Amino acid sequence: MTTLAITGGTVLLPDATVTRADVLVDRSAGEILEIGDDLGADADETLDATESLVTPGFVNGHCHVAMTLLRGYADDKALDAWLREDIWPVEAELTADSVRAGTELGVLEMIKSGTTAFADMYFFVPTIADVVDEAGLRARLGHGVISVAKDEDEAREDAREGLAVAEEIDGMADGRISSAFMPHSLTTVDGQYLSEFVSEARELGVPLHYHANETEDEVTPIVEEHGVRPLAYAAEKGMLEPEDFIAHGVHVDESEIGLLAEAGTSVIHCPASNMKLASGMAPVERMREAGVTVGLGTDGAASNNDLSMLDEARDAAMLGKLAADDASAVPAEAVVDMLTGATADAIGLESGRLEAGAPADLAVIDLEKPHLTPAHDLVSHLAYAAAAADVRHTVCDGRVLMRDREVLTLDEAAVRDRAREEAAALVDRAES
Ligand SMILES: N[C@@H](CCSC[C@H]1O[C@@H](n2cnc3c(=O)[nH]cnc32)[C@H](O)[C@@H]1O)C(=O)O
Ligand SMILES: [Zn+2]
Repeated sequence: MTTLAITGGTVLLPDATVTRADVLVDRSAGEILEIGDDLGADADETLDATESLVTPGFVNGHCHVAMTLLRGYADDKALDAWLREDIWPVEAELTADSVRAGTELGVLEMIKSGTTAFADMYFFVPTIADVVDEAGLRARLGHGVISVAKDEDEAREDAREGLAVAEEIDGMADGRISSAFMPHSLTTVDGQYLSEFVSEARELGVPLHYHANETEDEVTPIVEEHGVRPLAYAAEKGMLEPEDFIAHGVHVDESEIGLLAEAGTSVIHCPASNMKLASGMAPVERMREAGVTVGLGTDGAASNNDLSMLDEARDAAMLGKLAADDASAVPAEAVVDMLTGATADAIGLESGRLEAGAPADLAVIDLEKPHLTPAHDLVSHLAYAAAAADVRHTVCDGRVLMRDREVLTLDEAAVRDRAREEAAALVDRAES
């Protein structure tokens, strides 16, 4: 066994209290061995955490990571027009190389902002898995299945690819990679394919992840066609199980919140994307009160426009209060849970908590900053004041991915160069 010690810091514990302690990690098992005093002396590797907060690595519950290539390409539009007029035409020109470049850029940004695990729906998933493996992160990945604008053969082929990918990548990278079956949404995948393929996903034993109730425009056609609310329709299709997690859940009514609570299906709240596309305000406080596990995600960088979970946490708190018309709604402690353990639970990972036996996924935040002074309450600082650039070190599965802001698993300058080149070539292809 070789060990890593994170020494001299203040550690955020699962009960949302903080304590002065060292963290000792078994690097080979990728697990936390102990949290306590003076654990650094015999460690094989040490990370300095003085004047710093050691937190669980942040968990991004919903992303399209390679969309970093489209950051700033099309802004200031509502979801449906944005997807159909701007995003989908460019995505039609994606290649494995462009997805590799966009994913490298995205995971670089994640590591630099303290994220150690994420869930992702996109194209060329084996390529994404490859990058995640090399970069050292943890992820639950899936191929986004769409049937609109496809004939029956193409739609079936897309769904089959979704299943095949889920089977192929599950357990890769020493188990750091897991998978899910990911129909894009309840309106972009026709009901006949949901009926056909959801049961096959169950046989594979993988969870489902899909966009649901993101905009009013997604609710109305389902109510008109099927006579029930979208999540009642999802339940009829067998798509609300405890391991499943939906993205957004903005326009959910009380009956749907009840369905989620009863089924144990989680919701990934994406406040920045919801605000930017003017999709609406998710009833986060009401869902939490009903016992729904609410996690947090950035969505793709083209609708955010960054992948920082600390930004997302602050947005979740702010928007949650506004939505509830109550300043005590979505308090700091809830937001910090959404940043870490709640999202890990939602997407079915063991990380998100610093305790003996847990995965050694953590971030170290530099507190020697004007905007983090004084430190009355570190949970408050994490929810409201800390920013991506305050992250000093990032560790996933016991491996140091970033030390003193230097990313060790990716060549940052080369990743930026490749992303610039691939983004330019992609847009050229789409616009020529
Ligand atoms: N195989 C599918 C790919 C779907 S990947 C997932 C898709 O979700 C899109 N996307 C990104 N953000 C959002 C959002 O907020 N709501 C719905 N879709 C989104 C993204 O651009 C991508 O096209 C196909 O043939 O088109
Ligand atoms: Zn999305």
